[in-house]
Amino acid sequence: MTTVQKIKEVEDEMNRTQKNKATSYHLGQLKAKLAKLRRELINPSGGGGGGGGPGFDVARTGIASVGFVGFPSVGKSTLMSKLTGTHSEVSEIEFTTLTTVPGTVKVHGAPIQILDLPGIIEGANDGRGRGRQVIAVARTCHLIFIILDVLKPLGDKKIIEQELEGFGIRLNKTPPNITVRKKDKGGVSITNTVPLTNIDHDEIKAVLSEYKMSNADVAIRQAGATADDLVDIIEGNRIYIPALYVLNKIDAISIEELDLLYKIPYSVPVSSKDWLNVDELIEKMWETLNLVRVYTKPRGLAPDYSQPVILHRGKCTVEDFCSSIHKEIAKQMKYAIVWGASAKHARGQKVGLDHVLEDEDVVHISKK
Ligand SMILES: Nc1nc2c(ncn2[C@@H]2O[C@H](COP(=O)(O)OP(=O)(O)OP(=O)(O)O)[C@@H](O)[C@H]2O)c(=O)[nH]1
Ligand SMILES: [K+]
Ligand SMILES: [Mg+2]
Repeated sequence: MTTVQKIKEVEDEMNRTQKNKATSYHLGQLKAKLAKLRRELINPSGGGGGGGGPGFDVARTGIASVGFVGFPSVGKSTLMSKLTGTHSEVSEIEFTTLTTVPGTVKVHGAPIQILDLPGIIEGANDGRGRGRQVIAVARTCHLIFIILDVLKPLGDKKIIEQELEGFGIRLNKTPPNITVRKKDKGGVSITNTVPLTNIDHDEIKAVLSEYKMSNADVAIRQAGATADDLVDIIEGNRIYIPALYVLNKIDAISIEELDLLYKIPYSVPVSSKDWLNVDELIEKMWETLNLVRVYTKPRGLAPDYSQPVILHRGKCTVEDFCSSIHKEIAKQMKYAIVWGASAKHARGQKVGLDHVLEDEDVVHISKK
């Protein structure tokens, strides 16, 4: 039996099994089994098939990358071409785009790389079509645009999400607050700082036993944690990426239908063809990328607002700022003066390398 067939078999059994007290051990086992099988698809032992492969993994430029994922002919290339000014073939025929097509769009002074990708179909992460290569590229992006055609069934959204999830991508999620520590003896002990509403001790033990962890301390600090969250922590190779749902072709629907679309979380309705609401999409993209612009102020001169240094939130200390200009600057710095949201006073604050900067701060580096 192939891995794909084995996965199908476990999924069928899960669907047949009702969740209750008597079945939770069994369900826990099945969830762990499924994750282990899926891992074989993400990293095939025979090599090949896992990574982007030739032609798929393009050179990365700019400060962040956005990957376009969706079924064929939803309008990925139309949007990418107009957004970046880079040509990517458009046609009503499915599977027009056959490989990664990169382009760049500048937003608030930051060059953002846009990756137009081939369309994927259901079963993509099991190796159908070029789906695996497409999803492998998506795994490396800072943001995923899931492009949907509003004229197609909304169930398509769920299918695309499942394809990405099956490949270890977690969308608009943070890593579950669960720790699992292996030990030499003493069996399994479970502590929880929140009530266990979606997982019970049997399920936890079943998951651990499936991973041959008979001695371990498990601490659950996440409300609503599930067996899938526990599996994610044990598997460890999950990638947490923000996603926006781009609901394309709104030129072809009524205002009433459009109102309903606005209720979908993380979504932006647009028409790539008629350039409707694309400005809102660009603004949402900017917010979701969570970038920090920092302006440099040389001694005695006004800040240079034309060329911000762009940093990623969570990696935006004065030291990160220095390193992104030149690797020697941090060593030469005596202190920095910061103006803006991260500074305590309007007249500026003297800070060191570990000071965390905010968007649109102005920084002066004073050298030794
Ligand atoms: N009405 C309407 N049609 C659109 C819109 N955007 C794209 N299209 C049409 O949809 C068809 C497919 O567009 P593409 O940009 O090639 O779609 P794609 O997702 O890149 O397709 P593949 O590369 O084959 O996966 C073309 O006929 C486009 O003209 C839109 O906003 N409104
Ligand atoms: K197409
Ligand atoms: Mg295309």
